[in-house]
Amino acid sequence: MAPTATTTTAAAEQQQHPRKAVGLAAHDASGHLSPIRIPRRNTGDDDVAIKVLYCGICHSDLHTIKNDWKNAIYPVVPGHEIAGVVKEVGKNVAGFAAGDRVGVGCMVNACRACESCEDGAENYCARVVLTYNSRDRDGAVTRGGYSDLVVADARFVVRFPDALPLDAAAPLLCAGATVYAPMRRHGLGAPGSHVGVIGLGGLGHVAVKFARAFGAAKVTVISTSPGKREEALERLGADAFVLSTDAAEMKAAAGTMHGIVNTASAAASLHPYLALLKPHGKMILLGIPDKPLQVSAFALIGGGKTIAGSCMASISETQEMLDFAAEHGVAADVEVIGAGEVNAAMERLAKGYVRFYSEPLR
Ligand SMILES: NC(=O)C1=CN([C@@H]2O[C@H](COP(=O)(O)OP(=O)(O)OC[C@H]3O[C@@H](n4cnc5c(N)ncnc54)[C@H](OP(=O)(O)O)[C@@H]3O)[C@@H](O)[C@H]2O)C=CC1
Ligand SMILES: O=C/C=C/c1ccc(O)c(O)c1
Ligand SMILES: [Zn+2]
Ligand SMILES: [Zn+2]
Repeated sequence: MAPTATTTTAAAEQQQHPRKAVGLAAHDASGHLSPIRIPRRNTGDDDVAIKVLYCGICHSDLHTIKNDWKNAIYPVVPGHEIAGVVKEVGKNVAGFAAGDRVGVGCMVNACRACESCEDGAENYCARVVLTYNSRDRDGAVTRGGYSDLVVADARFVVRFPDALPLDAAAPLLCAGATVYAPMRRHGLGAPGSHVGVIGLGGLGHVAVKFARAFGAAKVTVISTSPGKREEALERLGADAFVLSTDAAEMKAAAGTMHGIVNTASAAASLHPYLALLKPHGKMILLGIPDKPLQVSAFALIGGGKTIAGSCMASISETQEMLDFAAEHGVAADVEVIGAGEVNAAMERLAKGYVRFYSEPLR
């Protein structure tokens, strides 16, 4: 049934969503998160009610609560890397049962009738409903996983293999799926290839892990943070680290990469990075800065290079990614924190600090 993007009053939402949950919400572009009561729907016939145990922090959460993209519907309850256990399922749900280890990623609904939905690519549905900050079929604003309970249609719930620990697997639901799907689709990280990863953050560090698991001949991290060099080479096992602010390092890497995964969360000229590609090389653009990117024709025509955007992943790609990650020992590097530390974590995320450092990296 196609979602209808009608608005709903708070009273109507309370009536439609009588179940009481609690969580964290931002009420304005300061992005400060504070406790909030969240109305959730009762478990419908096709729904799964999930006790949330972990939720990853994605930079999209920060972009949204700070209104970087000018689309925030406050109060915003972020979180679309949701991991937990099933509390109950609706009577039509066959694939899940109470106690199952499950997750919800970036989407909770789609029109289910368009070409994309019929192709199993709900992430490209023009009427996709995002896990938070979106309007669902009942007109209510979706509220994400910085909460103790979520209720989602079973079609948008995935299963964690037993081999994946829920805390380290939660970020895979967005970061992992978002890099895995286009890397597979475009052959980035394939055996014998040299792949570059721009940005050693949530998406970037998982892209390095997947590239190594795919059998890439060489994985190069391209970073603005000199403090991440050791992290990239020693802990993540990248083969090379290029400091993008170092002209000599960038020149030495020019024309050497078959593909680049661009996860930069802030606007940066693409030209120096495109120069790293071999002829016919491909840049997968994932980062969503708040400002448009510019590229000159010569930067692409010279060398027959491609820039391809990619948006989240389909549910089937997400489940495939989780199964692959379990088989190949891929999980996110995480620092588990309590709800009371999330605002501090957001401040560190905004500065590009990764989990292993308390002091500035730059
Ligand atoms: N397309 C999609 O479907 C999705 C998009 N996203 C987007 O991807 C981006 C990354 O998300 P996430 O990994 O969680 O964010 P993180 O903040 O964890 O990582 C982003 C990294 O980008 C690098 N970076 C920041 N500013 C610049 C700059 N000016 N130039 C070059 N590199 C820069 C930094 O790496 P370093 O210090 O190494 O330079 C930083 O660690 C966000 O914009 C997010 O909204 C996320 C999920 C899905
Ligand atoms: O972190 C993932 C977010 C992806 C995203 C995709 C589409 C869209 O409209 C967004 O606001 C975010
Ligand atoms: Zn995300
Ligand atoms: Zn659709």
